[in-house]
Amino acid sequence: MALQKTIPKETGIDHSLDLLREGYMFIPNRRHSFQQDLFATRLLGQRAVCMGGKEAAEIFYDETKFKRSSAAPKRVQKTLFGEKGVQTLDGKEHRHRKQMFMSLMEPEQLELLHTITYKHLDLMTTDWEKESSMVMYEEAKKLMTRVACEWAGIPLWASELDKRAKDLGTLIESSVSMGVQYRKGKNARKRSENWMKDLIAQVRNKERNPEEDTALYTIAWHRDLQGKLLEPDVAAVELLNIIRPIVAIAIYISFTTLALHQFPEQKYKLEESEGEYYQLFVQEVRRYYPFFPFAGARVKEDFTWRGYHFKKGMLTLLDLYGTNHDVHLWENPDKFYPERFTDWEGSPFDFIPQGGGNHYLGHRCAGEWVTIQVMKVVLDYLVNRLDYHVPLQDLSFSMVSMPSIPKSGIKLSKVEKV
Ligand code: HEM
Repeated sequence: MALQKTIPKETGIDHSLDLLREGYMFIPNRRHSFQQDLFATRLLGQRAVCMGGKEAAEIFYDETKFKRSSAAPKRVQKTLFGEKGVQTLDGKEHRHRKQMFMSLMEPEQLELLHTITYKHLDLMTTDWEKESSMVMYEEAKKLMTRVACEWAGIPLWASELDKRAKDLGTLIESSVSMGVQYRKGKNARKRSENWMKDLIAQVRNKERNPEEDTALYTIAWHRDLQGKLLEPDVAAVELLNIIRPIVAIAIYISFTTLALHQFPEQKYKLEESEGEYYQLFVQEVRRYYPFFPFAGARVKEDFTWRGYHFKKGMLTLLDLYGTNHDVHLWENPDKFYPERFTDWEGSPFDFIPQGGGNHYLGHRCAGEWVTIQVMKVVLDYLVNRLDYHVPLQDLSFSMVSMPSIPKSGIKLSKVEKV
């Protein structure tokens, strides 16, 4: 019989404060000091196992071993995710709901997204040209609110743009917050869900007729495994599960702008490229900069992995940031080097900024292709169609606040189309 090993464990009553203090580096720091891919700790008053690396990701995305129901803290559900959404489902019910999301990610819809993103970017640039300066993160949130709404079939009046973009931004920014910021996040979710609920009701009452391939239509008329339409509040959460993360791409747009500035030699390579380098650059932005620190699940049934016992119900966190920076998987992981993706084999478990595994069968991000598409359009625009200056500012970003956003928001001046 194989020898049962004890998962290395950090001492202490609870390490939630350390998690807040160390942010993205909480799991990588301990993986490093234990010299192991996994360790046990206590978070939010309960025992938790943290793990990282390719093999850990492979086991974490094995549906027979982990489940998602009751894994996400209520706090995160009340701001970022919403309640009873696809993130909290398991098994057949999850797969059926996930198919609804993935049906929106066909090549034609991604092509349409390209066109819409380019159109709004070009329109907004005309405004930026008139200003002495602009802050990329703030503008990108508005850009992505316009893009998300048009792509999803949601009407958006010019007069409501600022209000909606602000609420959607608050949902993203307050995902790991406390006190006033947490309350702001909860209120922004309430307003945003009510907005979505009204739209769903209008479609079901036939007062509004969005195109059939839009998210608004698809989610309003989606039927569950029992053949029933989704409850209005659940449909609202799922529609927001499309809109909110599209607006969150504003963070990657800001990091893309930062990377072009921090690594000026890259701009030359992009200008010279026929297009392939854009894909490599975007992948490297998603690998290099911090976004989601980890994903959480609970052990479905007792099992043993590498001689370690995983007990039913135990909270388990997979180190997304640390896996993307794992020295065993990436050479010089702290170097910004897009060429590394030329020879990357495309494993679904070593490069996991938006989760790992299979998009259709597991919990991997439904919007990964949307994210890449939008980032490529914006990158191409920044490199080939825009002249701008990056004035002196604090270009740092935190490795503690989650999600991390460049501190200055990336201020640009003298913006001009070329
Ligand atoms: C802005 C960049 C984005 C990042 C960093 C990101 C990251 C993630 C991560 C880490 C997960 C969880 C994976 C897991 O639980 O194992 C996830 C799930 C999800 N994402 Fe994204 N995402 C992004 C953009 C998007 C976009 C644009 C959409 C929609 C158009 C989207 C829709 C979803 C949905 C629906 C899920 C839940 C999937 C499921 O539980 O099956 N995300 N995302």
